[in-house]
Amino acid sequence: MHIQFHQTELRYGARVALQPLTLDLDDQRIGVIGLNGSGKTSFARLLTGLVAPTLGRVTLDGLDTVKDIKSIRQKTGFIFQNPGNQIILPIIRDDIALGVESRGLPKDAVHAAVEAVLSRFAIHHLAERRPHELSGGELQLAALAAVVVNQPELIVFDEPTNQLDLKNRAIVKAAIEALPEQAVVISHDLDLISDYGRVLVFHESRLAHDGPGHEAVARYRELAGC
Ligand SMILES: Nc1ncnc2c1ncn2[C@@H]1O[C@H](COP(=O)(O)OP(=O)(O)OP(=O)(O)O)[C@@H](O)[C@H]1O
Repeated sequence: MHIQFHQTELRYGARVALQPLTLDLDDQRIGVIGLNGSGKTSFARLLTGLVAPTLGRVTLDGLDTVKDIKSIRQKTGFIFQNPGNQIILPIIRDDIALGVESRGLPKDAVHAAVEAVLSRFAIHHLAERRPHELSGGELQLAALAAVVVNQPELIVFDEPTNQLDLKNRAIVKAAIEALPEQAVVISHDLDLISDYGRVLVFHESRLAHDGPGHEAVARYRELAGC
């Protein structure tokens, strides 16, 4: 999707979470890095219409994230920092089916869509399990399946490898790389985004750098002083 920020600002009361930002993005993979509190999550929430800008606007393929929120919700998916919290139903298969069912599809079509997504992420063995029985990496994949089944055009990940061991990081990294969908990935895991062609560096609520991954990581290290 063609993502545009038009002099977009976000404030929480007197606190500025994002200084006015004008930006055009249509890359398939977009990384977002920066220190804690630099504005990354605010950027992602604006992008998907989870919060409304206090000034300016955000558009995705020309759709306004406030005025056209219904279409924006259909076209975007968000994987939150703690994916366990976004799995609502007790059994993984039912949770994945929930989004498709809400589109009013017949039972057979729902079943086929769920099976397809379980195969796509190689998580058939998790289908009958409960979220608390899953590891962090498995939870990420289950949450991703529940988002992808709704056929979003853009998926936003908020720190998808947070608290994962090296093996699970590699699994989640590969799953994101293989997505045909456009993805915006917020991460403190620099290895995850360093190969991306486009990485945004936020610093003190401003966009401090916009460029290829390796260059962005170097700028981030400079800003962090390490
Ligand atoms: N709901 C809120 N109410 C008030 N201030 C907020 C709220 N959410 C974020 N902020 C503030 O906005 C600024 C940017 O926060 P944001 O969550 O976007 O940062 P971040 O880069 O995602 O941080 P982290 O890496 O710690 O997740 C911070 O100063 C933060 O304290």
